[in-house]
Amino acid sequence: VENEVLYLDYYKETCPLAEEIVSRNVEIAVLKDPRMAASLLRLHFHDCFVMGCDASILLDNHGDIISEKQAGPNLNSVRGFKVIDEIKYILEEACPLTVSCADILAMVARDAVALCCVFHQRGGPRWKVWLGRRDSMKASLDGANQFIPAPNSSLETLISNFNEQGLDIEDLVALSGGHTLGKARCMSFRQRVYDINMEEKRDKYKRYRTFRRILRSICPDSGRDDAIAPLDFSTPAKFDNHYYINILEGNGLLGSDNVLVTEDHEGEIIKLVWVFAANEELFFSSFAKSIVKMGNINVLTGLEGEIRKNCRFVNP
Ligand code: HEM
Ligand SMILES: [Ca+2]
Repeated sequence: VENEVLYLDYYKETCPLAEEIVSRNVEIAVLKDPRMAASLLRLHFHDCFVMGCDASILLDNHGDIISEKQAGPNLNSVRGFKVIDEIKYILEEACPLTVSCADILAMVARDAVALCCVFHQRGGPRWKVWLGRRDSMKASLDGANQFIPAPNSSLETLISNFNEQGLDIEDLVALSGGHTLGKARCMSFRQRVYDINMEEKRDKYKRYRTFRRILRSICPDSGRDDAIAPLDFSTPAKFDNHYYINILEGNGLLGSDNVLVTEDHEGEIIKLVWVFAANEELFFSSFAKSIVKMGNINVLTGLEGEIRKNCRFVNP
């Protein structure tokens, strides 16, 4: 395997304990709060889709920096910043100004998926993390609002969101499987649960009726915006391919999950959904391949950017 700009074992000489420190701390965080596995995976995604995988999402408001944390898709939604702070703190003690925050996000996402559910069953897919990213010295609030896909997007919009990042249809379908873990707020899935188009399709999706009744009880047509429901209703705590089985049955939580089966793109999307629903190993290997590709988006290397001392602030 080759990578044009990043390396395996990048910290072998400069910070030999880096990988160990990260995985131990992810393990502890996930033991304390199982949902944290989902949240940490999502952080890497929300970082990479805005100016690339450069830890821009971790910056707080300060000086000229307007934090991406305030953007629509992130506000009151992204979690896990304290876990990243703790890991960074230990890494700074072990090897000052060496391990970038952007690399921490990439390692943490890998460990979160690998360790998410090993205590119950087996973990999720595993992949080798390429390293050597540097941290941005700016954030992009506008970018976060513009480039992170919305749950009410059409299939064509999702495809073009991913294309803008150099990701293709297979990446879109495989990475959407990240919704096998974690939760969404009522305000993210209300529109889909009260969508009349879905009613028309209810004959096609008989099992959707019960599902919809449950979701409506969690999420009334107004209020309770922050009530939460699992993205994968059938196996919420397990990284598996049930996400695809759910959407084939009309039981995806978000509009953006359901469009993978209700809208079509020359038959390609639905074909992939069926493949991943039928073959978990193939889903795992595609997920791994696509997340490595995602981790390469617009990375800063060489003399670009910096290695932040504190992931929340650019160095003084
Ligand atoms: C395809 C476009 C995508 C859309 C429209 C989308 C949208 C969303 C939304 C709306 C939520 C719930 C947020 C909330 O209500 O607080 C969510 C949660 C989540 N997303 Fe996505 N997402 C997409 C792709 C991805 C990808 C590529 C990944 C990772 C590989 C991912 C991983 C997650 C995870 C793990 C959660 C749960 C987080 C938690 O429980 O803290 N999503 N997503
Ligand atoms: Ca970024």
